[in-house]
Amino acid sequence: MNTKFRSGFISIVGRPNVGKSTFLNAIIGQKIAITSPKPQTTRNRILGIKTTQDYQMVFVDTPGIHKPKHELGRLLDQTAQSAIEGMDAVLFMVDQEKGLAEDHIIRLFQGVSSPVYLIINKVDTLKSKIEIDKIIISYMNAYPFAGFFPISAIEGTNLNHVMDELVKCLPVGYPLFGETEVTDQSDFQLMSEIIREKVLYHTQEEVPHAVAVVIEHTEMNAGVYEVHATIVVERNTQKQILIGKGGDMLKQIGTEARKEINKILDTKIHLILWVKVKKDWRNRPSDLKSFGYDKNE
Ligand SMILES: Nc1nc2c(ncn2[C@@H]2O[C@H](COP(=O)(O)OP(=O)(O)OP(=O)(O)O)[C@@H](O)[C@H]2O)c(=O)[nH]1
Repeated sequence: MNTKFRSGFISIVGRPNVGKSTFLNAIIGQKIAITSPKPQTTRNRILGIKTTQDYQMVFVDTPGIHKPKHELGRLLDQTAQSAIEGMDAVLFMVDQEKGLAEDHIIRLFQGVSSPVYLIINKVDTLKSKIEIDKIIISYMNAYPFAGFFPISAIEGTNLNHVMDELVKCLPVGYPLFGETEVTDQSDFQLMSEIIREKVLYHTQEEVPHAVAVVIEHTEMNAGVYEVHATIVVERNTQKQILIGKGGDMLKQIGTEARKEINKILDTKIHLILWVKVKKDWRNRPSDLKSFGYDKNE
């Protein structure tokens, strides 16, 4: 082994919708975390693993930090907070559209011994350099960040500079994952997340947040991978919206999810989707557990 090989953990934290998952996918070079224009897309802690000849960087993508209204929301905040401790570096991502430093988030970093970097994302939508300078100054006054990087996760701007800096934070050490591994998610998790992403893109208001996706079972049938999945919602009205007129909406979600799963898993799949109502599941610990949201600690 390269005696100077470095390995370690970097977490990505920030408010919902600032682009954490988009950044992770861009760094890893393939989609491992779903993204959407809706806040609170990410619900589980997801590892993204980047391995080169010289280093292995394990990124921890976290749910956005917000003010929780549900038991699920509380669990998501806890996940983000626990991802700040014990890292080799922390990336605190802000969205240049959202503006200036927020005390309740900055407070999370008090007492954190690892370097925390300020990442200002979405600079592609920026109108003037003065605006970005204003954001940088506001955050740098609020916390002694180890450095700052204006980036565009979508266009790939400045990502190389972030990586160059992060490598310096990693200790010398052995790789922790196989060199071809890019995530710790199982195929079942990936499939359910992709279905949930399509639901997020096609629904509005309360529906996206009320949805969980469960892969019930899979089987090989005449060379085709048959995947049976249930989309769980909280109310009958949400079920009707998801099914759509004459089943149109569910069909659309199913087609888009199938195409993407085919591509990612490189297997021909047949996706069978059901919609089920489970009242108030976001407040029930037993439901959160059975839908896979108990693995965040
Ligand atoms: N213009 C622009 N949009 C971006 C950029 N990065 C992300 N977005 C968009 O911002 C939205 C949110 O991106 P996500 O990656 O899902 O954000 P997130 O921070 O992971 O969100 P949560 O899961 O809610 O915490 C999506 O619509 C992305 O396409 C960027 O660099 N430029």
